[in-house]
Amino acid sequence: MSRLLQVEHVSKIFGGLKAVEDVSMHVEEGELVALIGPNGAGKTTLFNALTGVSPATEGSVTFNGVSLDKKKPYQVAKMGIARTFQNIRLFHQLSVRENLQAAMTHRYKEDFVSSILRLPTFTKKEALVNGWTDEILAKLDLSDVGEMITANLPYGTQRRVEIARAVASDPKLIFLDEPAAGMNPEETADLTDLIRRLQSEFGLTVVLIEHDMSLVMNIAERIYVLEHGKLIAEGTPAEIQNNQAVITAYLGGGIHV
Ligand SMILES: Nc1ncnc2c1ncn2[C@@H]1O[C@H](COP(=O)(O)OP(=O)(O)OP(=O)(O)O)[C@@H](O)[C@H]1O
Repeated sequence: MSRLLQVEHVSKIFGGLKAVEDVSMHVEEGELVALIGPNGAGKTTLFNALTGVSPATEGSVTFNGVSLDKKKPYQVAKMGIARTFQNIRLFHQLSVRENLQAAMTHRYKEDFVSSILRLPTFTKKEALVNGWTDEILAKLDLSDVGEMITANLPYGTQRRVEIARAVASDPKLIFLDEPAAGMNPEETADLTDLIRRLQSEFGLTVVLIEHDMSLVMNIAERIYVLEHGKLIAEGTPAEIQNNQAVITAYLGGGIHV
């Protein structure tokens, strides 16, 4: 394994509030890591700092040996990091296929003239992009809904489309922000399987924020725990479930798996 993500002493301050304080963590290539913590602990703020959405106030982040400091979200995406959001952020009036293709634009060079004139270079590119799209739709069990308008799909399917769109950008690392939020047990079971496949079949490194502890304990290889912006624990699921600081943070009886 080689180190894919290195986070060193990252802090994020909003006015007087230290939402994230002196966090250092790392992710190895191919790992499936979870970031957990009570509401307001700073998890999404940390994701935002790592993906250029809202840069860190202090500290440094290195991805694949390259600094992410001052990188904009589109530059971060181009370097091989994709993410999903807590609230679904799809192009709701576009089809699933179009949503996926919107995420692929940095994988090929746009050429305005050849697209207007539909030159052979353009049609070749179009076939390539359609091929990539069909492959992802099939692998994520979305072929049946590829031509449907995203807004008309059930919630659990929209979440799956969001993950498919992240995969479409051809990342090395994927950040999932509460992927199981609002899902019913059946959808959560399907999602659990899908996240495992992102790692095993797609060869992706996965970092997820999740409140569903049975999902986290089921699939994470390593877990980081944030409380009030600070890391209070790191370890395997078994270690985290028995960590006194974590049990106290999840007040009143600890983590329920
Ligand atoms: N843009 C912002 N401006 C000011 N304060 C913010 C901003 N974003 C987040 N915060 C504050 O930072 C803290 C951490 O919020 P954050 O959303 O990162 O927590 P979280 O662990 O992701 O919570 P949850 O599990 O509820 O999603 C909270 O106190 C929140 O109110």
